[in-house]
Amino acid sequence: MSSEANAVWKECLRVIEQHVSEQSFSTWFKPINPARLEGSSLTIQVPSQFFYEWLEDNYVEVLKLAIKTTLGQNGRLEYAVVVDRGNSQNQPYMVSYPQGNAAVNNPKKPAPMEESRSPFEMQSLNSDMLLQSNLNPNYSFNSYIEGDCNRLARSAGFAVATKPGITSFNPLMVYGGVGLGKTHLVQAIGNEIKNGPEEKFVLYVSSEKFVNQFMDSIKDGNVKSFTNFYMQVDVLIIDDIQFLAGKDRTQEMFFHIFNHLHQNKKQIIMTSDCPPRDLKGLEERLLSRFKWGLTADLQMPDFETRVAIIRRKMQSEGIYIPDDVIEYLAYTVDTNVRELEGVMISLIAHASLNRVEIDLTLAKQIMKNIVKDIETEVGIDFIQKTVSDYFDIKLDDLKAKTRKKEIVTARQVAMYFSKEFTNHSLKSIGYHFGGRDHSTVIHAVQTVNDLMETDTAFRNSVNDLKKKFKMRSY
Ligand SMILES: Nc1ncnc2c1ncn2[C@@H]1O[C@H](COP(=O)(O)OP(=O)(O)OP(=O)(O)O)[C@@H](O)[C@H]1O
Repeated sequence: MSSEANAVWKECLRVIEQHVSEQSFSTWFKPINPARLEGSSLTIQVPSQFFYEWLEDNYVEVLKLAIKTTLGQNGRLEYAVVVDRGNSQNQPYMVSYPQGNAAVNNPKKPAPMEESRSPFEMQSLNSDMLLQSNLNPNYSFNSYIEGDCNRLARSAGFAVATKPGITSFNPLMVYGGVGLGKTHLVQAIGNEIKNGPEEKFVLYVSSEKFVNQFMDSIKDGNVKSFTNFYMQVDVLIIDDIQFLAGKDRTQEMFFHIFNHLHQNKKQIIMTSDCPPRDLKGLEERLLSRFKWGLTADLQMPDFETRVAIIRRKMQSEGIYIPDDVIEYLAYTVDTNVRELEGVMISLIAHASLNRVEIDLTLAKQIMKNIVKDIETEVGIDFIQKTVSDYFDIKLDDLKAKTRKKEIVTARQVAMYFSKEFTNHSLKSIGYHFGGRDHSTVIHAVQTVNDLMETDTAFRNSVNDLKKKFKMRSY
């Protein structure tokens, strides 16, 4: 190792140290040896292909910064990878950056190195490395709002976090639609364990990354390292498992890793966009294992939970927004939490760029830009659709002559709101409900008012609906 290379790498380490945690620093940077310096190109020697990829995936920006700070704009970094025993070429080889867009190319042609270290084996992972986990610290239980939509999954997750591998929730499978908080919840479990009293190797990985790592390990002849690495994990969190569909070799590998971890009482946590029974393209033996533990779903949060999510988010950003705006957003965005957050971010950005207060007018303007066909007027059509959805009856029945009790009630409610929220005359309202006359509408309004006084459940339903219409008619 040249003393020049040594000095440059020392400088780099000084920069890196300021940008990564102490743990990451000792795990991922201390094991690196500077190999040589040629002009403004520094070659560093890393213990394995896997190690190199990890650096690339997680620390490329900080490495670039360190090299540029130390060697100037033309600074280059080259890697020398010490070959695993499994690699038939049995020689170190080199990859370098910057190439093209300063990204590191995948090593294709091994080039000999003068120096080589003893082959790195995954079994020799040190305890620092065991703490590396890919977890986002912002995803905690504290920031994960509880509601009916996620109660089971959240409490099972908490039980797992308290006793990983020991409860009967192994594996824990969390499923739900896009943007409903699967990743947040499983990472919260991971963070809780990581911050707990016992030192555990918690690893979060997306299924896509898992597949890619596996493919690369086949290509590079280090499948053994890959497997060993995953078999050492105490808590494996694997996101979007549906991505393994149709990838038979990866499924087989995952099957072995799963069995090994499960037998050794290690915790496995998975997410999926659908329940195990609907996962197509996954081997039966895997699916049956997924059902060993607990499967819990996430639903779209209800209105109150959405309000709480917005409040928490705004609080964490240190931003105040009035209650009517919060309610408006919670009512209007009922698709998923990610979209809700998107709207909040747009609102904050808009207000701060234009130096205006966040109020209902701004919120409505933003919503119009985001959801192009948003209708802000409350019309009879909208009322009819909303009421029939709410009472789970057919829209056509609402407008027809049917005399079934639940349909009559829903129809009267829709008439009542048409009178309250639109400018239509009684005659016109009657016309929209299958050509009834104005006295029928008057009777409907009277009946709804009476029922609201005597029937609590009915009153709650009407108030629920009223909120929806009020939001639109602001
Ligand atoms: N109950 C909740 N409390 C607070 N924030 C939440 C909640 N549910 C979801 N979120 C937030 O919504 C956003 C989307 O959640 P997340 O990425 O976890 O969804 P996902 O289900 O994994 O999505 P995908 O299907 O795209 O993988 C995140 O910013 C997350 O913090």
